Amino acid sequence: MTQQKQYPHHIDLKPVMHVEGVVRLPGSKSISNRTLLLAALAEGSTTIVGLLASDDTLVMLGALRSLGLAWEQVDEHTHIVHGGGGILPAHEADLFMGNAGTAIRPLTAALAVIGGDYTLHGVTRMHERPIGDLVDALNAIGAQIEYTGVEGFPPLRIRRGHIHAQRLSVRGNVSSQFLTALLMAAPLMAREHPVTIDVVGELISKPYIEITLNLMRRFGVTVEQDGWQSFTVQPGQRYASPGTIHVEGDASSASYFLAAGAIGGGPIRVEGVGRDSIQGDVRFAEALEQMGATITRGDNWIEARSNGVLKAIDADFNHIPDAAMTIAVAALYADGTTTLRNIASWRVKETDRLAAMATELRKLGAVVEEGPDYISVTPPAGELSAATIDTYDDHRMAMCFSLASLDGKARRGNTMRINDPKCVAKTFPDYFDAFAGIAHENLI
Ligand SMILES: O=C(O)C1=C[C@@H](OP(=O)(O)O)[C@@H](O)[C@H](O)C1
Ligand SMILES: C=C(OP(=O)(O)O)C(=O)O
Repeated sequence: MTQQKQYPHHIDLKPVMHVEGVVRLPGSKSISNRTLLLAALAEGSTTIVGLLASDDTLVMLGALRSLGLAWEQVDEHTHIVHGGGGILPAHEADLFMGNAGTAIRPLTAALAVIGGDYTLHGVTRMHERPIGDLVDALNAIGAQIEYTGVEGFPPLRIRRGHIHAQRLSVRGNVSSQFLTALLMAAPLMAREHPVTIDVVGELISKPYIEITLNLMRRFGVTVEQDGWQSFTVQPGQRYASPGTIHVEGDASSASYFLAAGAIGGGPIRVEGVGRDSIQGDVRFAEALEQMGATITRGDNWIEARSNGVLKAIDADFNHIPDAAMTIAVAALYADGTTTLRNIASWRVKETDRLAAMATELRKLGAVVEEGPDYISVTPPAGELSAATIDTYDDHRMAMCFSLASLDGKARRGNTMRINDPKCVAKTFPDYFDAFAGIAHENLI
């Protein structure tokens, strides 16, 4: 959907013997879309510096405009959002959400609580991604949300309800974005009484909740937290513009380059995230350390370099489900079987990522065991096989499989093909240019 970049139907990557360089990361998707919505709900105007320019943020920007909330881009790096103070000027709107979970889930909660007549829909895959836990939680407190397609999934029709919320509950084991959505909408409900959100069952992807709470705080709303079980917003708190917000670089996007450094020599430095990041995915670097890579960190950068063959690991990746995909491909360069556990959420993301990952790693000659919530990857004894990798309209499939062109495993002469590389537009439209910049002349 992003118009900036024309990609061919496939990209061929020659084996790369060495990687080295510095990559300036695009803005964080998670921070960008949260900041846009909070700025739109706040009183006052917010200047956002370093917003991600990609399909996922375009759908949020488009939705805000359709809702009558004004914003403008003042230069390449700077947007100004004029907040509506909790009011939506457009009482009716039809909103295209692409495949952006960070847009549809938080918007569903905000629109249902504020009220109006809205439809939300997306690409085919969006209509297969669950939203029932969020809709149930909202309808239980008086929202009026209907499914216009299959029950439990978008598209949705939202009508004005009568919200009476003091305590609500939401399941946490399918997506943390449902809790994020309710948290961001909670100050709009907590006009006279405190509002408490209880999490039912295990909460997955916890660090994303920390991003939510951090950004809500910057917009003037504090949430009282009782572990990961319940969250309370006291009445009378309203979102107020903090003036200017700087968006960090995307820590999930950093994972491809850090892994490249760990596999292909390095050093590779990513700029835009570091020790001070609020994104849980910076902990991806710890997994690379466990695999034997050398990682150095500054306030706003991280650097990775290889120490020879990576060590296989067996670890829980529930806290970093997106960056974990990069470990599954890095496992091709490890000295044994690497197992990634507690990643059932992979099945309901851009594609069924457990199935897609297993299928494509096998094409390269790996032995893969795929379970309901885990994947084990044993690299082939010799070289990786030449392969054409399918990407399933999943940006992360395209980005992490570019690493299979690195020649850390004495692979010789096998070009690998990545089909439909344009899917990277979801979060990183210039990904293959950035990759070519560290891999030098590998694109043919
Ligand atoms: O809140 C967020 O910004 C996100 C939460 C995670 O989703 P789940 O909570 O569904 O695992 C993650 O996979 C997604 O890319 C972004
Ligand atoms: C799961 C992802 O996206 P979404 O925000 O649409 O859930 C992702 O970016 O890997």
